[in-house]
Order: sequence, then C-alpha cells, then structure tokens
Amino acid sequence: MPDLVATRSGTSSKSIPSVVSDDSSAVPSSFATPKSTISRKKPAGLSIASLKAHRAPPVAPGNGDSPEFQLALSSAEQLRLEISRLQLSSKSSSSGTSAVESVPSSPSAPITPGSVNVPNGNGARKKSTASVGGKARRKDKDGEELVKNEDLEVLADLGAGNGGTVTKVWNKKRNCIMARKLILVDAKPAIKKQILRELQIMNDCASPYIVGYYGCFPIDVHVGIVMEYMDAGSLDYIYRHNGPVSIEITGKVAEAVLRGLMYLYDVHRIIHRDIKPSNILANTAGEIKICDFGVSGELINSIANTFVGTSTYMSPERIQGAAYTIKSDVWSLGISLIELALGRFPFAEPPDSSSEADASDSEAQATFDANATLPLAAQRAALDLGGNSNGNGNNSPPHERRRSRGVSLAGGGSTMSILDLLQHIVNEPAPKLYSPRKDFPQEAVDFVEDCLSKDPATRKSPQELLKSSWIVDSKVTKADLEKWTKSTVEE
Ligand SMILES: Nc1ncnc2c1ncn2[C@@H]1O[C@H](COP(=O)(O)OP(=O)(O)OP(=O)(O)O)[C@@H](O)[C@H]1O
Repeated sequence: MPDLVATRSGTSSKSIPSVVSDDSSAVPSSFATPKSTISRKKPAGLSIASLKAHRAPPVAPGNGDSPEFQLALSSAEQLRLEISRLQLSSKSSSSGTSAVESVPSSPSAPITPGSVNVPNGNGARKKSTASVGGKARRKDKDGEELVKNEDLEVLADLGAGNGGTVTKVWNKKRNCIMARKLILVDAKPAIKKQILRELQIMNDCASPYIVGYYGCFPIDVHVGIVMEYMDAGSLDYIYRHNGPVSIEITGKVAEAVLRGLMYLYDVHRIIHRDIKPSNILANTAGEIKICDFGVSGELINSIANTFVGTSTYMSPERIQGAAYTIKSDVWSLGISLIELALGRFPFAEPPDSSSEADASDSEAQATFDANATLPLAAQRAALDLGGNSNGNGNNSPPHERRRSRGVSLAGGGSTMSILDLLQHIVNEPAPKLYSPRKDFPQEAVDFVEDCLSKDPATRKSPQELLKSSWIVDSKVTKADLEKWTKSTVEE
C-alpha cells in the first residue's frame, strides 16, 4: 500500500476535567473525546527540546546499586535503570519474578488497586503459561534476542495517541519492519510499577490475537516499546479511509477481540481496559490483533503528565466509578463494533455522504439518526455549532449544517459537551446496531445488544459471546480477511 501512515498528522481531540470519581487510580482522570480523524499529533510534552532538559547524567556501570548512587539519581533516571534491569532480567533471569500483579480469578470480579496482589517473590504470583517452566522469556515472539534501539532506523510516523508516538522502523539486524512506540515517562513510584507490569506482560504474551512484542528500552525520558508492525493499520484508520466495515468482517473483528481478551484474562489475569478501534490492528496476512492493553487512560495520563483521558468507549458502570471487570471491555467492544459497521462513532450524528452533499435540505433532515441515541435536539444543536467548511466550496447554510458532522465526537469541529455525552451513556438506552440505510443480520444485532447491556450483571461474558450464532456460523475465512485487508491498503 502507499505509505499509509506517513501522512497522518494533527488531531482534534479535546478533553475536559473529570467530575466523575474513579476508584481505580489516585491520579485524577479526565475524559477525552474519540479522535476526530486518525491523524494524531504529539501530546504536549513530547518535544525533544523539552526532554533534553530532563536528561540525567550517564549512569556509571557497576555502581548503580549503592544507596548514594540511587539517591543521586533523579527518579526518572531510576526508572530507566529499572527498565534496563527488567530487560536484562528477561534475557538472563530464570526466576520468573516480575512486577506483574495478579488479579481475581473470576472474570467478573472487579479489579481495583486494592484487589491486586503484588508478587511476593516466592512464586505466589500466578504464572503465565507463556513462561516456560516459570522462567521469564528471554526471546521475543520469533525466538530472537529482544530488540535494542540501536537496531532501529526510523521510516515514518504511524500516529500519536494520548500517551506517546508510534513510528514505523526498520530493524537493521533482522531486516524487517517493526513499530516502535515511545511513551513519555513520569517517575512517580506507582507509575513505575505499572509500566514495569505492562512491559513484563507484553514480554510474556504470545497469542495470534495480541500484537507481538519485540523488546523495550529507555530512551531519554521515554520508554520505547517495539512491536509487530501491522501493515493495514488500526481499524479506525481503515474505516475512516475505506468506509464502514462490512458486517461479515465486523463479526471476525469481534471474534478476534474476544479471543484476545480471553487470552489476556485466562493466561495473564489482566483486563485490557482500552478496547476501541484504534487499538485493534490488522495486517495483510488477514490477522486482527489487539494492542495497548494495560495502557489505561489513567496510566497514559500519568506517564505523559498531559491532560488526556478516558475515552467515551467507557461502560456506564465505569463512568459512574465502578471497578473494571472484563465486562467493561465487552461494552467497549460493542461500541467499537457499531462504529466499524456504521463508519462513525455510535453516539454521534451520521457523517455526510457525497450523495447527501447534493441532497436537498429536507433530505438533509433525514441524516438525523434516531439510533445515534443522542436526542435529536442535541444533534441539531450540535449541527448548528459546527458549520465548518467541507472543502468543496459550497458554503450555503443547509450544506454547511449537514457538513458540520453533528456531535462531532467522531468528526471534526467542536460541539457537544463531553459531560453531556457521558451522562447520556449512563442515563439513556444503549446504542444499537441499526442504520436506516442498512439491514444488519439479526444475529449481529443481538450480539451487539448482548455486549451493550447496561447492567454488567446481564452483559454477556467473552466466553458466552463466542458461542453466539453470529460468531459460530460465520462463513468468513482467513482468505477473506486477507483479501479484505489487502483491499484496504491497495486503495
Ligand atoms: N503495531 C502497530 N502497527 C501499525 N500501526 C500502529 C501500531 N501501533 C500503533 N499504530 C498506529 O499508531 C496510532 C497511534 O497509536 P497509539 O497507541 O499511540 O494511540 P491510539 O491507540 O491511537 O490512541 P490512545 O493513546 O488514545 O490509545 C494508532 O492509531 C495506529 O494507527
């Protein structure tokens, strides 16, 4: 495909402070709207110039354990040291100890900071089956030595999220392309622990539904994480450039995400916590995988020390401050599936199509979408607020209104208060897989409804959802997925 990512730049995400309590972190959270385009900008604070001021003096080898030396280090430097040690230990240690925390064994049991157990070093931590005989993996998913930053040559920007930037890199040693994510690190002890935990989990993960991991290393005040490069990009990129995803392919996305979630939970006892189209990646081999698990809004918030936050894929119970369970991920999956199938964020007004651009004003009224779940009044108000140019030179009021992209949580422009939206998610019926312009199979509609039960107790678990007829009776083959992903990069 053409360099699909090099052109991504800029973002229009905006965030506001949270007024909702969050029991899962001491760090105040905030809410960010979904990105309006796949284009991303670097979060504030990621400029190299500002990083240089924080650079600590080089660490002298051999004396890093003395108390005097430790004291002299800035906390950021200590973190880098710890990360270096972690990587060293994953190459040479056979103890299998790690910073991974164990979580309750019931898939629906809530996970809170108070409920997780820090390993005691005596093997009390539940061992990952990805570890061999309790030993930490020394190699990456291909059995090679973990990647170092000096092996990498930057090729292109892939995008930037709330907490870091992702780059397409060439691995000179192994002659292949990889993706490198740089995360700016705050050095608070709680964050240290969480980063180490996430890195260790990534190192231990081996699943066809989880993006592969090749290594991590400190760079300045960043942590670099090297991953498998997914050449078709994220699913939000795909649908924004290719239009809605067919319902048959959407079903395969659902299956891949559920299998990835089950792997993370069953093998590593972790919950993803950030399922959304930009964290579901595809490649031209027809594989669909999830990434960014454990990179929760809170963690990113703390790492980057930027004003970013929890996304609107959040379940109603989470918005209200309840603890995370695997069912929170199921809700986020349901929202993501509607987004893929409709080609827009489900709470937003549908975007204009080119045919609508030529439609009469009365036809434009039909673009109000009863299924968008937002009250029509809110959709109209949002339309009136947007009113941006559409690039075709037609600035007549009706067209302007149609092109303002409504609530614009998935589109451009400013509009509805994010707090209003969060309140809406909590108080109004969940969105459905419905479009006046499309007929979706009943099994798909039911599946999404099962994901979006507002009461987590009645929301289905990943295991139950995988038994749904939409998944079980799918006729889509790996070859179909391959053909589809190739078609998205060839356009
Ligand atoms: N392994 C990868 N292969 C190819 N592209 C990737 C890979 N990882 C990330 N990307 C691209 O980089 C973009 C930015 O990723 P990142 O994880 O930093 O943020 P995000 O998931 O988009 O947003 P947020 O920070 O809110 O979670 C993604 O949207 C995706 O398009």
